[in-house]
Amino acid sequence: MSATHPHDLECLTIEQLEKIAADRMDKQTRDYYNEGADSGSTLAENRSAYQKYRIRPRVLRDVSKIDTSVDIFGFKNTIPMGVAPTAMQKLAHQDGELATARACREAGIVMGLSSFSTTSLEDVKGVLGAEQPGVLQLYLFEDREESRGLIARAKKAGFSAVALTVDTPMLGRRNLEMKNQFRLPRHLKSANFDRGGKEDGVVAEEKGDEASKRTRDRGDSRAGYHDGARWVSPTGRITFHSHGPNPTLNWERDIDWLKQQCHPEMEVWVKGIATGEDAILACHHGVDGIIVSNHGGRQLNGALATLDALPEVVDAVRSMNRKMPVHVDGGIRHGTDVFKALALGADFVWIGRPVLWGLAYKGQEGVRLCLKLLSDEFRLCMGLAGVTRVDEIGKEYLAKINRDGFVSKL
Ligand SMILES: Cc1cc2nc3c(=O)[nH]c(=O)nc-3n(C[C@H](O)[C@H](O)[C@H](O)COP(=O)(O)O)c2cc1C
Ligand SMILES: CCCCCCC(=O)C(=O)O
Repeated sequence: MSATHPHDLECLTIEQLEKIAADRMDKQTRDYYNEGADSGSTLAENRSAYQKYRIRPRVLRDVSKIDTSVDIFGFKNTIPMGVAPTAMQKLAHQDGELATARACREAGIVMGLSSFSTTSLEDVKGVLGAEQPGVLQLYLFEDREESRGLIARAKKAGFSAVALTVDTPMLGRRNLEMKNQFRLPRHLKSANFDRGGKEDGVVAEEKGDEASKRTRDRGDSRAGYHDGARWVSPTGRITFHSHGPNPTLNWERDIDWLKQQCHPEMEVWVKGIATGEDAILACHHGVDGIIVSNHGGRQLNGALATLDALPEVVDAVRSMNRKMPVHVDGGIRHGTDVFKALALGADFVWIGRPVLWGLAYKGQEGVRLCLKLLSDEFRLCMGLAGVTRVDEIGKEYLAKINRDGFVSKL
């Protein structure tokens, strides 16, 4: 990941990438990708939380050989960082998820794929190949058959895990998404659910089942956009607006069901844990891993920044004496952020928007650049902090800046 490249001089930080990408996206896409829910305070705090910590570097420790790699799903990932699942990547670039998969493969980095990708899970896994792990992000639909089919396909394609998103019982209030009446353009499709022709998107509503009745009662439709009060334009297609949110999800029924569908071939992770209490429940219900996430600030505005939620989740999992991995996402824009998250107890981090900005910038090449910037920065941070292996990173490397400006060791 350290070879220099001509494009590197054009864009040397993720902040620069964000700015360049903003100019390359149409307004609908830029707003959809970049906004958070409501006032966007959680979106902003996901980033600013990292400023509350400073690194305590150690010196005179031979750092001539640094190993940034970690093991994940039996794969030697080049850095403790993966690409978070984000929907509809062809909005950013015509090659969409395939470009991301190619860049992940090139960089030796695990890829998360959204259920609502614009490329099918089979095609993405085809690019990743047998070695490179893929994680399918799952929205568990009220129509179980649809989800059962998707899980079976992921298993067959060789995904290592599913990550059930649990912070979307309802869709967060995204003002620009509403204002723009955001929807997938006609030339793109939710590729995992598109069957083509007449059968395309035939869903339970047309079969008149109970789940659909509940969906109608909630005021949702089966496709389209939100007009501020309800979902509009019932076409019968499966869209993220119509099928993503599922208010019926619960620990008892759904996690056990999911484990039955996935194990032993695929692990079951939950994405969207933000409290110690839920981390303990995740342990009790035998999930294989947790991702501390607030959906990039797109769901519950006013929720804790993920870095602030991380310590209580880590403590809770440790209190259970279970070796369950704890990952975190949200607001990670620097290699030093990766280091800080690990020092606070995360085993691994995931990045969302920066990858989309890379895609918008230059497709595969832009994602490659994004991953390289963060990887190079992380390696440098390790060296300058006096660490040569990822498992050496602990809270002794951090100090916290309190509100009053005082610095305290952790
Ligand atoms: C445009 C966009 C689409 C997303 N789509 C999904 C999705 O389909 N499923 C999901 O679980 N999370 C989704 N996320 C959330 C990401 O997986 C991740 O939690 C978040 O982006 C991390 O924060 P960051 O963007 O600050 O890195 C999406 C995020 C964005 C910005
Ligand atoms: C919460 C319903 C599904 C949304 C799918 C895309 C997504 O996660 C996003 O944040 O946007």
